[in-house]
Amino acid sequence: MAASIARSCRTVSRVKSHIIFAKSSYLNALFHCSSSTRSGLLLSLHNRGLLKESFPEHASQAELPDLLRSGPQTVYCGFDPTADSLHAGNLLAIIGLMHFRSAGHEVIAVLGGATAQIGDPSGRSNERERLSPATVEQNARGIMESLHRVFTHHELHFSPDPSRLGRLTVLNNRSWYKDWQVLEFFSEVGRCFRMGSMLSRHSVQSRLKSAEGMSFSEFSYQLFQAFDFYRLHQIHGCRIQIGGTDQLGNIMSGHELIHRKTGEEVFGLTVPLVTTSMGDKLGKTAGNAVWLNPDKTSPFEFYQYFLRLPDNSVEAYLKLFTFLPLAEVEKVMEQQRRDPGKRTAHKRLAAEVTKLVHGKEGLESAKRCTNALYHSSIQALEQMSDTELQQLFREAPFHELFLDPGSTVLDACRRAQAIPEGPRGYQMIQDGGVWINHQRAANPEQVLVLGQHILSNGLSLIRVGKRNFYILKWLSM
Ligand SMILES: N[C@@H](Cc1ccc(O)cc1)C(=O)O
Repeated sequence: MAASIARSCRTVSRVKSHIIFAKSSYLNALFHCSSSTRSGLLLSLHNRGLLKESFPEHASQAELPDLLRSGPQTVYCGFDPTADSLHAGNLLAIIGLMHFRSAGHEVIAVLGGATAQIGDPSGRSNERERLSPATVEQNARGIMESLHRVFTHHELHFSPDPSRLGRLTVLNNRSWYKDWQVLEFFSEVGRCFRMGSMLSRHSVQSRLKSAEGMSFSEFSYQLFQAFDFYRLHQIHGCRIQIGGTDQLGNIMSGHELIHRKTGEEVFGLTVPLVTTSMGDKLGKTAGNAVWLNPDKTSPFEFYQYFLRLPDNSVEAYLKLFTFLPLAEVEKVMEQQRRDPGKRTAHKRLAAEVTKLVHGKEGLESAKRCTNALYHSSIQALEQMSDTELQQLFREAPFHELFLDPGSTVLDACRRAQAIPEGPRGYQMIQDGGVWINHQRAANPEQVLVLGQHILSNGLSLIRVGKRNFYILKWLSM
């Protein structure tokens, strides 16, 4: 069976692009040793859409499957702390690492405490602002937290047998650059690089053509990432680096350095840069990033982001961002096609990714907030903890007020600035356009009633029209 699939893929490969060629090789790898999880890994990553390119192209198709079959390998991916949290766009590389870990390979996440100070020009049309060492250090703590949280949730919720997971190590590349003298570095490492190949990198070429050009620091970035790979290769036996597609040039520089210094072959794999069918970069809503740390993007907002993805992105996302077997993805998609209104696939996607990033509690909290705000659940509203309320408050304007005796529905709406001033606002309530705690409040003069307009946790949720929410928290004197 596998042989015939492989044969038919090879036939197609002669006429189509290299990705199909890659497919035939991965299928070959599977065919040679279909019983081992390790060797099936590349095929599985490929089938999920997680592999974009492999480097060096030919060697990675022939030798990499052999290498993976030969025993546990060490794989690394780096993250520069240019912000104080990772974001949804970083998730694919992390998920790539997780797949390797689940197949028993050792995984290293490198925090770029040193490289963040240089600033990677890859995929950027202008130079990053310089970050002070103190900012980078603070950011590194936030990124550490992101990594720690997602890897822990992966272990807890997505690893049937955690004892079989490969080891995870997190390193900061500052630890090996802090002792280098600049002259030593350039005379020892710099001389291993050729200007021709450094200049040929896409990140360099595109910037040289731009009006802004490129600073020497940015140009030198590839030296540092290359040296990281070399060092990890020397000390940890690391032979595979994963990164986004924009990282291919830096990975190639590492390959060149290691090859020149040791004569050994190493490999690079890139994960795709995901955009929604609307063309938005994944993890951006209206230009804002969807962060992995809950103090920046709450579990509720995170869940909502995945819930609202366009319909025609959801199948690809289920394959990329969840660990559901592909047969299960197919089942979910079938349910979705039968009854699109139920949004089964979106709900499953949002639940799986939220559980990975925010754990079971984060997912429950996201669902509670969703029920309270969008599914008219008074019970959910009443059960909300203070932090959950704060999450809701980020979605809706929030006012804390002292309750004057005799306050009316109109007073509450005015103080929440939910209705226009004057008779128009009064009329809006009378016309039935205002709900308090999910019940229509059509009498502006009605005095607020505890247990109805004001919940036991001191909360009033005002809704005007379909989606305009305002939250009042009544303080007792
Ligand atoms: N350059 C990578 C981060 C990185 C840093 C150090 C490395 O060794 C590898 C990767 C990025 O910007 O995404």
